[in-house]
Amino acid sequence: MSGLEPFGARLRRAMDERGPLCVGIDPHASLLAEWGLDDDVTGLERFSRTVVEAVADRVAVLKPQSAFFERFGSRGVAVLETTVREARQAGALVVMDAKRGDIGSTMAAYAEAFLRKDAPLFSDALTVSPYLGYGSLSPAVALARESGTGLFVLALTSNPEGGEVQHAVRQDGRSVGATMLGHLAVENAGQEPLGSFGAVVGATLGDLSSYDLDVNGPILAPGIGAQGAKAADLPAVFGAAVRNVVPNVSRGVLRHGPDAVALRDAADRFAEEIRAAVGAV
Ligand SMILES: O=C(O)c1cc(=O)[nH]c(=O)n1[C@@H]1O[C@H](COP(=O)(O)O)[C@@H](O)[C@H]1O
Repeated sequence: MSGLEPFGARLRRAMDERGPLCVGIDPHASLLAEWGLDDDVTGLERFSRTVVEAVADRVAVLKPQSAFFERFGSRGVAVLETTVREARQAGALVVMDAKRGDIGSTMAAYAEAFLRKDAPLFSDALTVSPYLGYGSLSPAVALARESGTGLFVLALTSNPEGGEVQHAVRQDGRSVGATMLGHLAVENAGQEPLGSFGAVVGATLGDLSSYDLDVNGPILAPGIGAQGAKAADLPAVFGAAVRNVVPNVSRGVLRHGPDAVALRDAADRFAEEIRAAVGAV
């Protein structure tokens, strides 16, 4: 299988051209209601298409959250397929937020569902959970290398409950979260201009200077907007790694719908705040 150019290189270029903002497509039932849509497949389709049409031509990354589509069964998944295809056609990279993680042989099937070139849900990258052991992800790492796609590995998540696992300290004195970052640094070693194996690190976590965030890969940073973090926090949280940060905003943008211009303006405002905080792109 001949793959695409590596995800890390494609992402770096998109971030340089468009700025690093990732807009999440999270069709919460409450947002469907706010937009005057029914909580059904028609509402889901309308919501997702509106977001894609409003912002896919201007942001580097769109991140559909699979759960909100799976909620509607196979017809919801069909909408997800269309959403991914149309977002990619409009020039955005798509990170599928499905947070998959399983024993290695099953992980291979999850990877095929999202990262194999001819899969109906083929995406540029996939969020994955390493908490069955980082090594369990190796089939996904292998397929991502082959197909020019990427992974975002949950390292230090934005939710307060994550600490009981991720801050736990191992026998070697390193925390579990730091260990995941270490694995990613090895995965991305020597990759130019940026590796394809990213970390998920919440923008909500405050000072992370005790962690080595220099993984030579992208850092997906959710938490801006609805979870309370601000674009202006990014340099203090991420330090020198901030230039590889892909900040995600979902509800903070989506609550401005259903008007496409208002959605676009909201995305532009976050993009501008990020640019001001992080420096020129
Ligand atoms: O992997 C993620 O995207 C993710 C990781 C994490 O640590 N925290 C987190 O909020 N997310 C996702 O990022 C999005 C955040 O949405 P908002 O809080 O509405 O901006 C949701 O889709 C979450 O599932």
